[in-house]
Amino acid sequence: MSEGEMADSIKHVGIVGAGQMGSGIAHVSALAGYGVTLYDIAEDRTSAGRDKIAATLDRQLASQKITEADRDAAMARIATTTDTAALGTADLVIEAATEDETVKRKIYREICPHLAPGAILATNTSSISITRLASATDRPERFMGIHFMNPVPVMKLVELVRGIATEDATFESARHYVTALDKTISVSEDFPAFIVNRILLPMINEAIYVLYEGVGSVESIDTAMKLGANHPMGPLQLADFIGLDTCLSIMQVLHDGLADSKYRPCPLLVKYVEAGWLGRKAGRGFYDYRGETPVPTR
Ligand SMILES: CC(=O)CC(=O)SCCNC(=O)CCNC(=O)[C@H](O)C(C)(C)COP(=O)(O)OP(=O)(O)OC[C@H]1O[C@@H](n2cnc3c(N)ncnc32)[C@H](O)[C@@H]1OP(=O)(O)O
Ligand SMILES: NC(=O)C1=CN([C@@H]2O[C@H](COP(=O)(O)OP(=O)(O)OC[C@H]3O[C@@H](n4cnc5c(N)ncnc54)[C@H](OP(=O)(O)O)[C@@H]3O)[C@@H](O)[C@H]2O)C=CC1
Repeated sequence: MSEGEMADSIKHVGIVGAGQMGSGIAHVSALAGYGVTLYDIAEDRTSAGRDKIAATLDRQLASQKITEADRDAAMARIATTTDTAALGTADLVIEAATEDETVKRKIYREICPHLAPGAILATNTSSISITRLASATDRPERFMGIHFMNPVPVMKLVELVRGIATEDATFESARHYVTALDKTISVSEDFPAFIVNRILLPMINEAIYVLYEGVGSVESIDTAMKLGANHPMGPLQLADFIGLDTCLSIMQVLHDGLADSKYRPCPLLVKYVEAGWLGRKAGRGFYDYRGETPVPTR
């Protein structure tokens, strides 16, 4: 097979984890014409992922970004499963499970025996070393980071990250796939949290310190950054949107990986995660989302 044919050989995408990112990746892949198998451990997760995809496709239809035929064809391309063996038909599998190295390693151990021998395995990790994750698979040369941004259907950027063993053919196949999704690529070296989160998460963590130290309330911090720096969301609103567990994991990876106290996770972030106040997905974080409009929790 030539390099060009190799790059073009992805037809079916398997996705592990049907949370906000996994369902978003399934959404854009199906809209671009790829067959999709969306896997999660429990059926309520896969059906919630499917419902979210349907709702977002409906929004895109209502704003005339897609046609009814696009929506129906995309939904018809998505199969959901709780059986790892179903990932065997995929040419590319993207792991988008919880940001926890132990969880990801366990997933690779479970799924690798079921994957097609030539399949590429990628991770959507926000921060963890691609080289280290690759070493937990049976295919480090066909493993890399394909890091989408949230919300996937809206955000244009995808970071591509090679591990030490990633082959050029793997990288080119990933580049071809991401380009077919009409996304823009930024290539990052394999350092903790790559480019976007190396810059974004310390800003979010600092905003939480500003709250912790009583410099400002949730509302004043978010208003300050929305209107004073023209950010689409305030940093605390964005932290809730990303998920406070994910934010904390990224800060821990930065702190451990770069051994610099400037990355110390704010104790208030730790407290929120310990309380299970994980942000929008849990109904409560720096805002309480259980009523009609979000209400600051401090
Ligand atoms: C942690 C990591 O590893 C990396 C990361 O992803 S970091 C996070 C990166 N993401 C960001 O920084 C997002 C910052 N926020 C924003 O850009 C915007 O607030 C936003 C795009 C999310 C919403 O935009 P908005 O103008 O405030 O809201 P709204 O008018 O409702 O939405 C704009 C469009 O986005 C769509 N949209 C909004 N939220 C969406 C979601 N969760 N899923 C899918 N589509 C969504 C809407 O349907 C709307 O589309 P149309 O134009 O077709 O109507
Ligand atoms: N949130 C964000 O803004 C972004 C996140 N990312 C990265 O994407 C990945 C997913 O994040 P996100 O979608 O936000 O997280 P979510 O918490 O929304 O989703 C994670 C999903 O993975 C599931 N899961 C947990 N363990 C397993 C397993 N063993 N096998 C299969 N599925 C499992 C979870 O199930 P359960 O809930 O039952 O545990 C959940 O459905 C993380 O690596 C994160 O860092 C990347 C870019 C942006």
